[in-house]
Amino acid sequence: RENCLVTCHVNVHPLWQSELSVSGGTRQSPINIQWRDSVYDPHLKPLKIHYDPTTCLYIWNNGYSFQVEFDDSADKSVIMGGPLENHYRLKQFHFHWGAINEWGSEHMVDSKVYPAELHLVHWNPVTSTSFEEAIMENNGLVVIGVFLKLGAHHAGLQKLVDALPAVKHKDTIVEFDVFDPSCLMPSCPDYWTYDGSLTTPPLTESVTWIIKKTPIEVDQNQLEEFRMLLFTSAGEEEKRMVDNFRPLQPLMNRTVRSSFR
Ligand SMILES: Cc1ccnc(S(N)(=O)=O)n1
Ligand SMILES: [Zn+2]
Repeated sequence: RENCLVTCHVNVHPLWQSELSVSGGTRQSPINIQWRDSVYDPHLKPLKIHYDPTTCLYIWNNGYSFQVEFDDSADKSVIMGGPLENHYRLKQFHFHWGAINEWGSEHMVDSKVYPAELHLVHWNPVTSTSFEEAIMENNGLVVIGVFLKLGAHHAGLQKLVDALPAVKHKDTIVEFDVFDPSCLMPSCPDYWTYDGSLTTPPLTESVTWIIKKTPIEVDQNQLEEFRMLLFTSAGEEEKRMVDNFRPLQPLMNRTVRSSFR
C-alpha cells in the first residue's frame, strides 16, 4: 500500500474560525461551480468594463486582505451589461489566497481550487446612495471573481506587489495612484453568474456574482509576496496573512448560469 499524504488545511483565522453564517442564509458564498449543472443563458450580454485609472486612490491592509480603494463619487469606473440591469460603480478590489499553491481561492470549479482569487467589488448607484447602503440591498452589489493560477509573471500585478511591503501590517495604508484593474482581467469573455453573498462579514446576501471562466497567470514570487503580509498590527505577535478564504457554502435552491455554451 503506498502511503498517501492527505493534505488538508485548517482555517484558524478568527473570522472564519467561528464560521459565521448568516442565520437562515439561503444564498451564501462562495460555492463550488459544477460546470455540467450550469445553464447556458443566451440572454446574458457581454460584460462591459470601463475603468478610469485615475480613480485609483490607495492600498491598505484591513486585517483580512489587502484592498485597493477607488473614488466612487461619480460614474467613472463602471461595469454594465452581462446579467446587469444598469451600471455599477467600482469601489474596491482585494484578493483571497492560501498558505501554499494547493488552495486559496474561495470559489471552486468542479471542485478544482486555485491558489488565489481576485474580487472586484461594485455597487448600484441607481438603487443605493452609497456603498455602505448597497451592502444591505438585495442585488446592491456586483463582485467579479477572477481566479489566479501559477504560471507566467504578471506584469500588471507586479505594480501592486511592489507596494505590498508598505502595507505589511494591519491598518497600514499607502498611496497608489493611476492603476487600471482591467489589466487583471483575462481576455476570455466567458463567465458564470449566480446570486450570492459577501464572503466576509457582514455576509449579507446582496451580491450578484460574476465568476470569470479563465484564470489569469501569476508567478511563484508574486504569490509569495501576498503571503508576506500580516493579519496583525505592528507590535503584535506576527501572524502571516494566508488562508483568508471562507469555506464553501451550500448551493441550496440556486442555478448557476453561464454566458457560454
Ligand atoms: C466589500 C466586501 C465586504 C466583505 N466581503 C466582500 S467579498 N469577499 O465577498 O468580495 N466584499
Ligand atoms: Zn473577497
